[in-house]
Formats: sequence, structure tokens, C-alpha cells
Amino acid sequence: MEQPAIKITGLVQKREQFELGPIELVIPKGYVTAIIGPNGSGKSSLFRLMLNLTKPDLGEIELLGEKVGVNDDHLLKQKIGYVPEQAIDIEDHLRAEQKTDFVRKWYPQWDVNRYQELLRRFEVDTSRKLGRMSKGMRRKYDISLAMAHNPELLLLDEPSSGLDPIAWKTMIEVIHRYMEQGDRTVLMASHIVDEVKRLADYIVFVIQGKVIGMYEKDTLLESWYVLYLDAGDNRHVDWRAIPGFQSVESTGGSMFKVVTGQAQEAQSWLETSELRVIGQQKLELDEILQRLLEQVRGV
Ligand SMILES: Nc1ncnc2c1ncn2[C@@H]1O[C@H](COP(=O)(O)OP(=O)(O)OP(=O)(O)O)[C@@H](O)[C@H]1O
Repeated sequence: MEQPAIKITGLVQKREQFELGPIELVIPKGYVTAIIGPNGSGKSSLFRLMLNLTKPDLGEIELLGEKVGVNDDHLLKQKIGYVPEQAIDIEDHLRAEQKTDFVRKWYPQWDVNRYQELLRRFEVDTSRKLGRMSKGMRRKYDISLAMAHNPELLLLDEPSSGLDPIAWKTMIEVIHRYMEQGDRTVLMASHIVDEVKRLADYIVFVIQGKVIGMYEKDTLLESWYVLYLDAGDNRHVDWRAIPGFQSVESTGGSMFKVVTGQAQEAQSWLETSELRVIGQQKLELDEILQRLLEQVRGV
């Protein structure tokens, strides 16, 4: 198998009121992977560990084949772009162009044309002080800065936070174009369903500090369906026998609404049953997350 972009093994970080892990995770090269999960599930903590900004209690992380936090990692960091969830306050007094002058020295592959192009597309004025920029403006600057050296691996922690709809569309286009090179990798945390649907090839669900699954996006969206069923005169249906059964709800008379996480198997099973499929509808990603969350919490 080709070397993955990210390999996380037995990773644990214990905090007073929160435990991340143990996490085992392999993120493939050349794709966009989205991490989704509720607030406080550990997404940003995971990014900080990858950047060696905090240390794990157990386990290890490999980025682009190199272990994080073991040797001098400045060469590794040159291959990575990172947009943190929150801008760094201590830089507020700097003008954006001053920060750029500082940052670009760390990256031999810094591409001034690419940087200027990103600033132009995002309409960022770099003569402003960072602390005086609006949240969205600062985000757009941070994204431009993180991508100007054309990193092999781009780590984006809620990149669209604060972006207006036009800037959001620009960001989607910018990431699509970046991915066209074929060998680039994005790992992004996001709460925006539309963003994940448009960008992600793979989805990782993180809940309560644990990875509860990694799925190929299209397969996942094809697996979760609401099925509208007519039970006819059948009074004692064994709903749990339906493959991937999640829930059932009466919608009046002999009609029922069933959610399954194994749509194809459920459809085949239903063909041989006395239940009649009247209609069907895909679940949205946020609804799928909600269902997975209920499973984890044992609701
Ligand atoms: N420096 C810290 N010290 C102690 N606990 C922390 C620290 N940073 C984060 N936490 C805790 O770790 C947990 C995970 O937080 P984290 O920011 O990683 O979640 P998240 O999934 O990124 O959330 P969100 O979607 O709200 O951004 C939370 O319970 C948070 O309170």
C-alpha cells in the first residue's frame, strides 16, 4: 500500500476533563478527508497533536512518513500547511504583510505568484493589522498564507468559519484546484454539511474523543436511507430483521417510516418480505452523524 499521508497509532491524550483516544487512523494521500463530530469531540486537539503543538501521553503520529515530535521536524513542517481554528492573538499588532515577510522565510518553496493570486481571489488587504481584520478577512489571509508554499499536506481546522458565501465559494474552488495536482492531501475539520459534501472523499466521525468510523463519502451517503413502508395487514413485523435497521416510526394506518444504515441490503431483503416500499429518501450527513451519535451514547 502507498505510504499514507497520516498514520496515527495508539494515540492517547489525557486532560483533566477529557480523554482523546485511543485513536488508530490512516488518512490516504491524494484525497480530501473531512473530520466531523460534535463540539468538544477532540478535532482541534488532534490537529494540535499533529502539529506537535501539544504532546500525546501515548502513541505516535506519522505525517508523510515521518514521526512527529521525534527529530527536528522543520523539514517536515515545510511540507505542511496549517490553518488553526483560532487566529493567534499575540500577532494582532502585526500588519499581515509583516507576518508574511516573517513566515515566508521558513519555506524555500514559497511561491509569491501563488500567494498574490490567493490574496487577489480572496480580496485580502495585507496592509491591515491582523487585529483589525474582520474574522472572515483574517481567515482568508490565514488560508492564503497556509497554501502559498503549495504544501503536500494541508490541515484545515474549520476553514470556512467566518467566511461570507462568496468567500466560501472561493475557498471551495481554491481547494478543488489545489487537489487537481493529484498528489496533495487535505485533512479538514468541518461542521458545514455542504462543504463536506462538496470537498470530501472520505469522512471520519469523531465522537467523545474517539474515532467511531471512517467512510468513503459516496458509499456512506448511499448506505443511509429512510424507507417508507406499507405493512398491509401484517400486524407483527420484526423490524429488527431489516438489514441495518435503526428506527421505525408509524406514520398512520399501515404506513411506517424506517431508517436503515444498509440501504442496499435492506432493499433486497424487503423484496422478499411482505412489506411494500412506497418511497425512499437519502439521509443528510448531519442526520447520519446524529444517528451514529445516538448509537455511541446508547440512546
Ligand atoms: N488546553 C486544554 N486544556 C484542557 N482541556 C482542553 C484544552 N483544549 C481543549 N480541551 C478540551 O478538550 C476537549 C476537546 O476539545 P477540542 O477543541 O479538541 O474539540 P473540537 O472537536 O475541536 O470542538 P469544536 O467543534 O467546538 O471546535 C474539550 O472538552 C475541551 O474542553
